[in-house]
Amino acid sequence: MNDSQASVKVDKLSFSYGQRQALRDISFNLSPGITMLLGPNGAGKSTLFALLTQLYRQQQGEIRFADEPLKQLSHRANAKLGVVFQQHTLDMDMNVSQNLCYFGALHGLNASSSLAQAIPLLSHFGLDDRLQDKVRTLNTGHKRRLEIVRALMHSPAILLLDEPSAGLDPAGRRSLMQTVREYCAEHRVAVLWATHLLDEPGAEDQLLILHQGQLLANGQCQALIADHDLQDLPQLFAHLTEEPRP
Ligand SMILES: Nc1ncnc2c1ncn2[C@@H]1O[C@H](COP(=O)(O)OP(=O)(O)OP(=O)(O)O)[C@@H](O)[C@H]1O
Repeated sequence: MNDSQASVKVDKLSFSYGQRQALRDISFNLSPGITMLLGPNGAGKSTLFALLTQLYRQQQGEIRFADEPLKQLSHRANAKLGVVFQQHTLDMDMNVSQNLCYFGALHGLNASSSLAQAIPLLSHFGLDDRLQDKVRTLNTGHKRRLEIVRALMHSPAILLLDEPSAGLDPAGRRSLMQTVREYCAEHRVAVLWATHLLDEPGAEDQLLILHQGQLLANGQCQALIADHDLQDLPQLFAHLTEEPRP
């Protein structure tokens, strides 16, 4: 993957639902590797995802993928983007292979191309022996992994994961994160990983802290903690979110 393809620039993005402002003047960049988007319930994470995936029309500000305005890319953005939303969208009564081929068809891939793309991914995500199994028989962690495989099948440069570890136990969360981290480092994919869990961002991860629609921090996690003369992320989060803001 060419690094210039794996780039997202968000500039002064704001969004309101009627009178309720959900995002306020948000700016950040994504480049290859994981950027953690940390925010409690209602912070604006899903609204941001809806704008990045064009489910919602932009109101103010700009989003660029690989330096092209998203508004101009329109449906071509789908080729650049892989997405896993919070809600599961797998067909439980189809098997793994059928789910992947169905999704591949949406991206113009025939069944054999879909499987050729999917098999190395299934192997990386530890699902290579599950092709013929009904999705309903997979555990929660494996269903999540399958959703990520599906999102990566068309080799997107940008991967958006909205709380991908929801419902997983701590070991499952760590293992999923490690697997995504390795894949994206090797393939130079820019990942935005939304979470409300303070133990998910790693010390060296890029971190965005979103709270009540405002971006309160943007930088490497351990550098942000050191800049504020604090010990850890829970302290940083409390410090930033408890401070009075204009
Ligand atoms: N359809 C909507 N109509 C009105 N207000 C909305 C709508 N969707 C979200 N909001 C409000 O916008 C703000 C941001 O919500 P959003 O769902 O983007 O946050 P979130 O960080 O994804 O939260 P969660 O972790 O609970 O999913 C909240 O105040 C929420 O109540």
